[in-house]
Amino acid sequence: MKIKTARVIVTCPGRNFVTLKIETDEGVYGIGDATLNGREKAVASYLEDHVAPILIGRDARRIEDIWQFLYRGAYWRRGPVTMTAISAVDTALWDIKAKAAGMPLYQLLGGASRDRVLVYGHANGADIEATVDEVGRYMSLGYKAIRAQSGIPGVKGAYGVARGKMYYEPADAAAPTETVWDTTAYLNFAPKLFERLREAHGPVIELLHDIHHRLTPIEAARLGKAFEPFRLFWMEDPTPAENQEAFRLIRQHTVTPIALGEVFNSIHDCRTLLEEQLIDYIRATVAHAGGITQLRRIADLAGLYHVRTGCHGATDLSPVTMGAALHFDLWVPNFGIQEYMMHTEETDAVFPHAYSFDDGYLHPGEAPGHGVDIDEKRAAKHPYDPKQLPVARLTDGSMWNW
Ligand SMILES: O=C(O)C(=O)C[C@H](O)[C@H](O)CO
Ligand SMILES: [Mg+2]
Repeated sequence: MKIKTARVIVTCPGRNFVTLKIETDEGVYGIGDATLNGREKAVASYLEDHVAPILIGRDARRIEDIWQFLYRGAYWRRGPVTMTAISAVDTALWDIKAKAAGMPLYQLLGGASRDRVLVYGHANGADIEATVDEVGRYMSLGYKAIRAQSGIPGVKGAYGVARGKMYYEPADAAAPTETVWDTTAYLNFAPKLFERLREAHGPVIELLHDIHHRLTPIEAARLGKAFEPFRLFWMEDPTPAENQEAFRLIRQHTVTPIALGEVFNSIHDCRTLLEEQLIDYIRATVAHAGGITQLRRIADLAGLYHVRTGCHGATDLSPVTMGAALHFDLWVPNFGIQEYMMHTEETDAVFPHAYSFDDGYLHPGEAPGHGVDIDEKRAAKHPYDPKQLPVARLTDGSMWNW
């Protein structure tokens, strides 16, 4: 089975997506998500100019060999652009192999380890009471786990708060929107949000929170301790993770579970974190961490240290990633939870898919492959629209972490 074509499709049904479509000489094709929010064209060019030409004629069945060929052959290993490109190729090849075998991808990986995939939704509001109400609405939709993010008095553009009831879309302008961050205001505010959420919704609902890289390790330790009476399912990205050892400090002070890794693109980004059990959930994804092939390696290493998966699933990861991730989630033995930010109807029309939501869980469906396709005619109607992610500055104007 030879690779005949490898095409990059850029589309913007409300937000930008980059998709790789690999067609074989046996008529079977597969697709992979190559979207890197705010840097989409870099990956599109990496694929079109440097990868697609050297894929043509290769055996589509040799997934591992092609992974190694692209990873080692790049010489300049790792990084979000390289690994998103490799992820897209890998995902497309797994899609092809499962279709050729006439089975859903999860069966090819080893079959189902569970009946359905627990997901968490995103509730947010302009203030505490609006967020409490939104969590209640998500509970009424059947969600068993809900991320809560709120506007913070005195903080312009607090992370995770949608403008109006629209889907939360942070990449909102061609040049980065400047937001302001005030750690003291946040540290005083966040515990009050979860105290109120527990008071309003009780002790059972799983509550998650994304700190989004905003704190120093000792501040994260303080907040983790303050969260303990409210039993969070996890606090996410408490501090930037280039320095994996920094999490030893947080771990010493709090039992609030930690989730990390949506920005990781290699097993080396999380090796110390996993081997020293410095985190509880690894958020690496199919789209950015080397596809199914490397994500399996990361999950297997994590499993040795009681760390569970919690794959990233924001709306800037296309339905292709959601579909492939759900097959992975159904199979992986040390599954934790899957993030699920619903895409818009406009996006779903471009990416018809087999996965479905029911009562707080998703299932990937039984279609051969990962069960997601791209409607090229519809995709062509939505031209690329340059957008960048925001930046954050402290109140004194210093650049900070968005
Ligand atoms: O979904 C999450 O947990 C995020 O942190 C969303 C990110 O801000 C988003 O994917 C960046 O493009
Ligand atoms: Mg996050």
